[in-house]
Amino acid sequence: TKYSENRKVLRNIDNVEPLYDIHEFWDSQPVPKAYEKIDESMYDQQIDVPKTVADVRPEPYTLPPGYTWANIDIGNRTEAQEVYDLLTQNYVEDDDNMFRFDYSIEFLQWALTPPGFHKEWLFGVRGGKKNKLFGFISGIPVDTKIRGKQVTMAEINFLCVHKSLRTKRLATVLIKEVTRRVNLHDIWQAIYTAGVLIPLPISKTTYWHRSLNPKKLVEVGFSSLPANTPMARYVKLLKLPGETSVKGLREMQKSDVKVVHDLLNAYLSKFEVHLHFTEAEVAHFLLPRAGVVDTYVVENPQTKEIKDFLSFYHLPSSILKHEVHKTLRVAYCYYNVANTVPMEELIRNALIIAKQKDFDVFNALDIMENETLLKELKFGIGDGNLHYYFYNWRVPEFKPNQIGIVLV
Ligand SMILES: CCCCCCCCCCCCCC(=O)SCCNC(=O)CCNC(=O)[C@H](O)C(C)(C)COP(=O)(O)OP(=O)(O)OC[C@H]1O[C@@H](n2cnc3c(N)ncnc32)[C@H](O)[C@@H]1OP(=O)(O)O
Ligand SMILES: CNCCCN(C)c1ncc(F)c(N2CC(C(=O)NCc3cnc4ccccn34)C2)n1
Repeated sequence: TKYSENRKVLRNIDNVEPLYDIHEFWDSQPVPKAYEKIDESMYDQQIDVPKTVADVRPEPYTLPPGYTWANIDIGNRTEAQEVYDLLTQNYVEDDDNMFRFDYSIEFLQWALTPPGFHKEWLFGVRGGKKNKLFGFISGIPVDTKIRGKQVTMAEINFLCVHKSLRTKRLATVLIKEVTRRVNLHDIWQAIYTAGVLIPLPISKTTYWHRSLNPKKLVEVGFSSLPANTPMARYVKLLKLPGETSVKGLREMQKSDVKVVHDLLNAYLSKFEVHLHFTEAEVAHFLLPRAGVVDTYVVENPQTKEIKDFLSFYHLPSSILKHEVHKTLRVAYCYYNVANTVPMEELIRNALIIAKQKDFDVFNALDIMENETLLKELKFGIGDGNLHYYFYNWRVPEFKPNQIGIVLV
């Protein structure tokens, strides 16, 4: 393509560093190029030439000899265990290899079986004598709203290649195969996030952390004691009330689905980029599940009306190099709507509940309205970024507070 020709030109100027990072795979994909001229008239439309399902390659992509494609029935405990085993040993680690995400089986089953999910969008690569799972990638259908335009997409997540098979371009084959399987459903766009910088983020967001168990966080190296601050003082600084302060706060239940659905969609429509949820999706993603997701509504004691809710999901991390502590218990800020309660008080109550449930730290991105309350609630900025991406859809870069989507 002309892009790869351009790139060769960029690269062929002798002993001059290419102006832009070379991406053998991504420069061949319908994503914006780092070097292309911004043309506003090109926004809010797809990048690729329009294609139909008839144009899609009917057979799966070719794998290296000895490897085969395998659909994963994540609802089947044995197969979910195989995905868990692959991820718990080979999924995302921090830059210092001190922690690794430890998504539970129940969490994976929750995240990957929303209403209307497609079984063939959950698959991996098997190989070896025991037909072991060496790679995985997932897609679920989402209804995205971008600057007022509705675009049906696939939300891609949990891309993982076993450490023993890295840098063999297997990831690119997994990505092309999930693209093919999504295209067969006449869907041509996707949304995904990654800590790595590849062409081309639609937004660059930042991690923040609120310590709940500062002593453990310092012991395991997640946090460091601020200068001239003894541990006792640090603990005192971060102490939270033992009880919540919002009157009428209670766990969400089935009968709340309709009102939470209306509150969530109304609130999210404030953001340039957000998802539209059906009632069934709200029931699936927000009804409390032990060890997976917690949602609390605020029921006005007088009127019995519900106008606010908070939620967070559970994603522990394995602590890789500590003889005593093996798991970091982490709560992640999910969707929160505050109409009658100040957002700051609502999230403070989320922190109090998380502490009551023995979480060690509460993580949040600076998306939606979060940045307005991170400092006041004593969050510390993290050292990582989470970049949001669209596949095959061009938009201007958004500020984090224009993003209304949380990917787990
Ligand atoms: C219409 C529907 C479309 C559906 C698809 C939409 C796109 C979905 C895209 C995926 C969304 C995933 C969302 C999440 O799950 S983000 C979490 C990703 N998973 C991990 O970080 C777990 C630990 N790491 C690994 O398992 C491996 O290192 C992975 C599998 C990540 C790469 O394996 P490996 O290290 O063995 O590399 P390779 O030699 O096979 O391939 C190298 C190529 O891969 C590009 N690469 C590396 N990391 C990522 C990444 N996180 N997103 C996109 N691309 C990535 C890289 O730039 C290079 O391309 P280029 O720079 O040469 O061009
Ligand atoms: C779709 N996929 C991304 C999911 C969203 N995600 C994972 C996420 N949303 C908000 C965050 F604020 C956040 N984090 C703060 C960072 C952090 O805690 N860094 C230290 C650390 C502890 N454990 C690990 C494991 C791997 C990497 C870094 N680790 C990661 N992550």
